[in-house]
Amino acid sequence: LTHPNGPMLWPVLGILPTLYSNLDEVHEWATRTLMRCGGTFQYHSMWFSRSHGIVTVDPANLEYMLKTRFSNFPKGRYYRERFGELLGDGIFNADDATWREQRRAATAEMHSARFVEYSQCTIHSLVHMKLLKLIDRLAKSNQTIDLQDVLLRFTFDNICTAAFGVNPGCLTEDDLPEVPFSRAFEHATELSLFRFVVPPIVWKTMRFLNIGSERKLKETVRVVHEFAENTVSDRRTELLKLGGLGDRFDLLSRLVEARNGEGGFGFSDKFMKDLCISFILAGRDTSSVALAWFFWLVQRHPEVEKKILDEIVVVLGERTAKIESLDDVVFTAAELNRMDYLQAAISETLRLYPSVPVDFKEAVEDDQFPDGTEVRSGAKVYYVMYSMGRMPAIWGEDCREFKPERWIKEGGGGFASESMFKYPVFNAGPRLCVGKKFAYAQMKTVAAAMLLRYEVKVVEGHVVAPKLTTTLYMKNGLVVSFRRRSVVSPLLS
Ligand code: HEM
Repeated sequence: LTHPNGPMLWPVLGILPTLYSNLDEVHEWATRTLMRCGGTFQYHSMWFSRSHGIVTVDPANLEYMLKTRFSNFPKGRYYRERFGELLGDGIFNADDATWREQRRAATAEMHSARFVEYSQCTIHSLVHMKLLKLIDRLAKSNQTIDLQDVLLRFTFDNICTAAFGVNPGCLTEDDLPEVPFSRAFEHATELSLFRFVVPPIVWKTMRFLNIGSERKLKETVRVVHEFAENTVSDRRTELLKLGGLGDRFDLLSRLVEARNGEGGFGFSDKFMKDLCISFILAGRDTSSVALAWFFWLVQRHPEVEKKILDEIVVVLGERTAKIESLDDVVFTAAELNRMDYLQAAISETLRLYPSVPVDFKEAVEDDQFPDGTEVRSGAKVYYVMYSMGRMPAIWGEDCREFKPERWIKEGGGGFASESMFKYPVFNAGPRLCVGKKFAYAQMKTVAAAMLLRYEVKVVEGHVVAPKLTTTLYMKNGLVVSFRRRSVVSPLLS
């Protein structure tokens, strides 16, 4: 049953004309419509596609779908088909047993002390040896740069190092080179996403004829897969030659070394290749776009920037050893953990600008949501993180304001976490983002290291707006300049 205040559904074409006429600001349109409907509405698409579904921001519905009735709401065939070439059976694309096995392997490894330590080292070395050196050069020569592009390069190198133990070198201290693997990955993702916006008959015919975007997709996927296959087989060879990979702590090396009960190899090459590619897709752009929005919001809210700096000064003040020079400051994991206000500012950024603004599941059987909405088998259920952060019913009347304080416990002590169904920015339930801890460590390290040393100034007149893709990029990037800070100098001996 459609909602009386829901979007206009046209004969034959369903929701499509309404959607296309609001495409420029589709996130805001969805937010307004969801508010009018009390959080949930139904839609249908063109009659011959038989595509229908539900759009919801109701936390109770989300809990029901993502946890209580998890097995009735998989990613589904629709998603898998479109990402099939690039992701194969990788964790991001898989359901049921295929998903479960990878989830188990990935969580065990990601949460192990040695991976946490290794990933911290990779983050630090990229931040201090590459990112800060590049920024320092730009600050000295008073040059501007697209910070989003720099951050995208940083996280791509970082996730490849964590997943494969290979740094593709997208970010160097004095250059932003074209890296074929990174380019191919970016194109393969965009071309896979294109399949979501054209009717299946179009892209399937193009695939059959091997023309246009489908031919390009095939070529870019080949580059990505060749890189992954070669890396997996090189690592196997290395293991056979050396008898162990004891000094390698990346995800792939751990998987290559894992053995099954009979002492043979635990995971097939395809399993490892698919898992690593999914990891790159999941961990590539999400934290960089979040950081771009963070720097933009912080510059617009000097009072927040001041509080972040005050907190950094307090944390550094607890060091017993004197700080000789700002350049030498490398934050430890324990110090970053104590930066609750920084954590709050990043969480608040993601509340308003979630890196994954919308996601969906596909219902297997007929069902009913807690708010009474009937769910028919085959329905797609979209949940809109972008709109959730802007719902007064969920976050209060000040929901559109950037207020990190809402994440600080009453009385000022410590970070107050939220229900993951009210804040599903990292997804929720059994498919909660595997990289959440990694992402926070990465974002906090970059934010603290940069803000301690530089003022980040968005170039006057630069227009900041979201891009309409499944990752919330800034459409025009974030062009900034950097100025060396002097504000924290009292800390120096
Ligand atoms: C701000 C940063 C990040 C955000 C907002 C974020 C958000 C998400 C979301 C919404 C999902 C669910 C996607 C879906 O099921 O359709 C997800 C899944 C996932 N994320 Fe993240 N992510 C972030 C960073 C990372 C990083 C850095 C990594 C890797 C180190 C990572 C690895 C994964 C993996 C492997 C999954 C799939 C989990 C599964 O399906 O069981 N994420 N993430």
